[in-house]
Amino acid sequence: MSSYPKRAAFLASVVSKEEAAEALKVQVDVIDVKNPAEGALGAALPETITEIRGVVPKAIPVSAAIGDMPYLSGTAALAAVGAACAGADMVKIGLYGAKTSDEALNLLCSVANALKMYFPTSLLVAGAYADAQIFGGINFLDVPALAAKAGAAGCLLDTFDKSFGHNLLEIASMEAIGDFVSACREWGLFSALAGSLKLEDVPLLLPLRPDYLGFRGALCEGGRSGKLSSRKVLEISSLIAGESSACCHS
Ligand SMILES: O=C[C@H](O)COP(=O)(O)O
Repeated sequence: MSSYPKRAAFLASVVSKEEAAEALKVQVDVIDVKNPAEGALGAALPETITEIRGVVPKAIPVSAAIGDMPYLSGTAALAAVGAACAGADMVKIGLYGAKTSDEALNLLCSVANALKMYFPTSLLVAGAYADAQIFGGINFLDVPALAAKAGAAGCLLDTFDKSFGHNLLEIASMEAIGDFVSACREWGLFSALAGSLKLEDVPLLLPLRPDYLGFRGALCEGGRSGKLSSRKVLEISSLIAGESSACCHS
């Protein structure tokens, strides 16, 4: 897959093969496997990743979160290898436990090296949190440089707190989100934006030219722990496709 989609790509987070099939009724660019019960970047069981990979056409990448990761490099590296072995083309790690840039770099290098050794075609995505200050994590604007140094392919900006009123645009300024996207581009990484994004956020974020926009809560009936609805997937998909062509061909 190309690291740089021509338009913003649509990433839909699912919890099961049934939800993946529901999402695939609509145009989706990446199927993301996540377990919301285990956190913002909660990891699914390996068999869930394999089942989902089994129903997703080969042309569509599958990404998998491996957790809001403590600062445990061995645990992180092994989880990443497990996710790739289970079928993930992209492995997303949440930089939760790393409290300094050195710790984040160590964590990312351990994971990147393990993937390179066992699954060299799998892409590493460093997950930064816009609200990292609530748990003493590192500033999200520091993550692109660290991710690039470690050999990651991309960087995700997400939110840790998924409660009401904590979506990405309520936590970070448009300027800071734009700086994150630009930093990713400058470091040769793809950028992904997420964080309880809503339909109305799409036209605000697309002009920043992120490579991916990721959604879970907005695709579900009853929030991110609810059930994915193809009707909601279609709403977001159409909006991304329409707005992308409007903002990219002007
Ligand atoms: O990677 C994207 C996330 O799954 C976004 O989840 P959320 O929209 O519930 O914050």
